[in-house]
Amino acid sequence: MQDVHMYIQVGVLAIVAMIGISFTFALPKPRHQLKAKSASYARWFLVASWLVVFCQAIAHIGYPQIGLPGVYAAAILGAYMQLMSVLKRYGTEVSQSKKFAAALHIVGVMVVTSVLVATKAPAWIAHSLALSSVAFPVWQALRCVKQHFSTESIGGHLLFGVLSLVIALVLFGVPAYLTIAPADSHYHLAATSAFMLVIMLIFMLAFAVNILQSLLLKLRSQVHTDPLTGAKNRHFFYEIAPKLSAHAKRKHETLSLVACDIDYFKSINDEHGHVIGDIALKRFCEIIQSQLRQEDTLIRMGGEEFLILSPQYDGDKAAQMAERLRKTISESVISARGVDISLTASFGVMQMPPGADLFTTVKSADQALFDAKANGRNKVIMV
Ligand SMILES: Nc1nc2c(ncn2[C@@H]2O[C@H](COP(=O)(O)OP(=O)(O)OP(=O)(O)O)[C@@H](O)[C@H]2O)c(=O)[nH]1
Repeated sequence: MQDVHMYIQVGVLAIVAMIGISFTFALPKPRHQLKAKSASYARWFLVASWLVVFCQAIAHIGYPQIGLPGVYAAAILGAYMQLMSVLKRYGTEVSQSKKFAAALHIVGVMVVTSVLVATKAPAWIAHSLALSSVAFPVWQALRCVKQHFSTESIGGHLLFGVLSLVIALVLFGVPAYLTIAPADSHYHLAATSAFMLVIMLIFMLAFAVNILQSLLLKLRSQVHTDPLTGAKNRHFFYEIAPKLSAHAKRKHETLSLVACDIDYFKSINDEHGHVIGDIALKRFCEIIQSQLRQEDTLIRMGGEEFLILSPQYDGDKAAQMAERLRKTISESVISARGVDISLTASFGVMQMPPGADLFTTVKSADQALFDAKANGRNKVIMV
């Protein structure tokens, strides 16, 4: 009967590992070469986790001198695979000497534990050696995740939580179990299976969430960015505007808007063609970006029409900034495929009135821009 339980446990863990491996193939593959390797190490982690249970079963059927060193070696191998998966996830290169040191670590523990089992040394010596050996790579993985925490990375926090849980289980949970559990090896196999099942499931979950979340962040950034100029786009404005209005109202913060439009851009296209027009647009944005503060945001609202969000600037300061931009643009010569182009731009400036929202402020800034155009272009007009 006990053998049936054993086969069921080894079989169930094999199925979970296979499902996990298929799952990693279904996840989107990152384009970054190093990051793409993360999934293969996650697969090896699942295989090593299953090997832990398999070797425990070998010990259980009467071959502890092979089974137990196998359990320890597979557990350390699993921990290193987890570390490699995390390192690759964040695009970290691992040197050959480090890989060699890890292999030496695994083989060393296997040899020492084989001797300890063969000489019938007290079990706690082999356990302590194996558990601290497993904890080391997991702790390294934890440090790597922590280094890459970003404010929006829920996936990173989840991975950090999972690795912390693994360390806690390895350093406290397993020793506590070994202290109180009866020596009967049947319990050890059941406990090992349950432990490895939990670790495999939570690691797979954290791995998937981490990959999907970074993909989502990348997609969001792409949706909000104009591919030609690299400036933010109208989608970004519609998303940020209500938040920014509410924030400015709540905190009574000053915020100014500068609407900007290139003068007679149609004639550039007509004269030199759209490709040169595109290069001119791109270069125009680079010149503007180089003059802005880090807290300012350049948004391409469409065509050759832009908006600059300037937090903490009142109307006067924003108008001074717009004047600097106007001057720099009019003095720059843009070279595109052997053609030298001179541009000018018109600007409308408006400070957001207290309690107002961004959409109405944009309308007023646009009206000021319209006046600048009507008054001869290459001008800054403040409302
Ligand atoms: N090359 C290129 N041209 C664009 C792009 N988006 C809009 N345009 C062109 O920008 C021009 C805008 O023309 P108008 O709206 O008449 O404005 P304008 O010629 O700049 O004149 P004013 O704004 O009145 O000074 C059109 O010819 C559009 O085809 C783009 O992404 N690339």
